[in-house]
Amino acid sequence: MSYVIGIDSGGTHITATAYKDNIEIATATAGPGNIFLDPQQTIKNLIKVITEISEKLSSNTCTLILIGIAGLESADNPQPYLDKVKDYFKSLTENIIFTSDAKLALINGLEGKDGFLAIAGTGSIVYGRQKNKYLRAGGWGYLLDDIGSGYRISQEAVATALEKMDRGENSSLIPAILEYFKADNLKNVVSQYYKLNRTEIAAFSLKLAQEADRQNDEAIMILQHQADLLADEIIHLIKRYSQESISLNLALSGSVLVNNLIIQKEISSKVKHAYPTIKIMVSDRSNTAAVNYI
Ligand SMILES: Nc1ncnc2c1ncn2[C@@H]1O[C@H](COP(=O)(O)OP(=O)(O)OP(=O)(O)O)[C@@H](O)[C@H]1O
Repeated sequence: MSYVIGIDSGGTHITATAYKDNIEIATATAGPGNIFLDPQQTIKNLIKVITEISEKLSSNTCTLILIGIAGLESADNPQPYLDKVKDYFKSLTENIIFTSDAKLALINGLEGKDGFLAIAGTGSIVYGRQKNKYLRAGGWGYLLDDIGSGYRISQEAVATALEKMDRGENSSLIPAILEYFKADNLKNVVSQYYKLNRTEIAAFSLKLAQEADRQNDEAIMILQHQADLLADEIIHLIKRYSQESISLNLALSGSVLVNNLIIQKEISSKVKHAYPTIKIMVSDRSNTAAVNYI
């Protein structure tokens, strides 16, 4: 029996899934897999998940490993690291393909068809594919960009509360912020904030979403603002393609876009206003790119 492995190597975790005839037959997970941020750890985690799957399926033949790695396009000379994985598993299969996590998600979300893809998880990026012309927008990391992402939502929430404090105003976000950052006042939140890493800060976006569910208007406004920014990025990416015969499919992927209905609704209404015929779908399918890969 032969199988393929699809691997989504993301900022917070790696998920590997093995398929036989489109049916999932094994999975394995490991810690972070962003090759730009930590190449050594990424390779270690990739080796762990592939080993786990190949051991589970040891009596079968692996014909393809398709790995989508976060940070691949920004990484400085990632090739030696990728070669290490290829070399390590050369007896398992010679067919190991590396691509960016965005391209992998594009194949997943649009099932190999042309269209657009927005991903927002810890970070964010927008991708387009039309007749093999790939364009991207954003994805320049948390210091420069990542609009609509968990990180930017968290950052805007803390910055808004601090700004209000400076103006002598109160913020309804303070209790949630103090609880998450384990501080007794906003000034102490600042020192905590600089001690945490990007993923830890980004995880506060989930708490903010819970505040929004409790009808906290400030939380709702922050989610809508980040959604508006991401919608603009999507609209501008679509505009960069010649408008004749482009496929107006848009897939929304990544935990923020899959789980947050306020953000989904805001992006859908803004993008549909610009492109009324666009078809928007939410894609929580991960790793099936290996099945759709040709
Ligand atoms: N309902 C929600 N509202 C807001 N943020 C959310 C929600 N659900 C999850 N998140 C945020 O999504 C982020 C994790 O997303 P995901 O699991 O897609 O990340 P990742 O694949 O590790 O990151 P990346 O795709 O950027 O490399 C966390 O920051 C979390 O706080």
